[in-house]
Amino acid sequence: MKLNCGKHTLDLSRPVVMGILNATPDSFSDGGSYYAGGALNLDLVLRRAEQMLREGAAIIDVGGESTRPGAAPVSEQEELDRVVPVVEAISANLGAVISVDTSTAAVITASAAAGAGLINDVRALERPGALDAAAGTDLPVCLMHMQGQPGSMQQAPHYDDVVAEVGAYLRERMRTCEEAGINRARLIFDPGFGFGKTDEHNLALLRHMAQLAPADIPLLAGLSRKSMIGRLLQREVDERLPGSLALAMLAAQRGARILRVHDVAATVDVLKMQQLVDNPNQ
Ligand SMILES: Cn1c(SCC(=O)Nc2ccccc2)nc2c(=O)[nH]c(N)nc21
Repeated sequence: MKLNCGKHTLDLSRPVVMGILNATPDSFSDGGSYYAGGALNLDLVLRRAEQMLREGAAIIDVGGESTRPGAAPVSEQEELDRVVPVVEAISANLGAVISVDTSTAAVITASAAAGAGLINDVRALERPGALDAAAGTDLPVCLMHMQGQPGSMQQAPHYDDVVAEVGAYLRERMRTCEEAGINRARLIFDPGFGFGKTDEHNLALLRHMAQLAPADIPLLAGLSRKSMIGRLLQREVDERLPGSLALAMLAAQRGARILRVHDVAATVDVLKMQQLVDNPNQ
């Protein structure tokens, strides 16, 4: 299973790690803020990206719009100003697959031109123009399921059958992508843990994740440090490493090929052990 990510090829025959680089001023989740003094500090960004690559990340995920419940909406220009310089700097200085976490058509187009190798859209290309913008880039696209909108999605999530409904949504988005000229070989499916789901929904999706995607479509799982770990283990965001590592391994055992995480080195070690035990001959 290989993905053509611009000038890089991503080999997904084994699970890989996507390191999170938060280019938003409120990077509460990964601690590192790159906005010392109000302006984006590209030197800090590059150092963090370099560290994650050294630790074994195969992909660096760059996002400029926080999806935290209650986060202020970001203008298109603001998102461009946050994301494009970071993509350019990493692309020019470090050889890595850069995924751009955006739902905005202009950011998709500009990021691809700046060297991004993967489009990571938590809204599965539903925003106006996003589908055509993605089609025009030739890049792989991660389609993630979200029920509702970030501001209200966690108020009362409800499904009759969460696994069936999430799977059906992703397959419907795949059909739409194919009709827009995005070949299914460019697609990644993602259940969207924590995006309009209760803990029971999240656990059911993890248990049955393999059912969500056809065999030829890789799965991405984003579980790292998320609130479900906080609630289930009663842990603050900076005490969620054990829970995050456990879920990363469980997700890899259930078919996830890309793990989106804050703690790259630890997750790389966990996945190496999982591969040695579960796939001895590879
Ligand atoms: C951009 N993005 C996000 S941001 C949410 C987050 O990390 N929250 C969070 C992080 C740390 C603590 C609490 C919450 N989650 C996903 C995901 O699950 N899949 C894909 N594809 N992209 C994603």
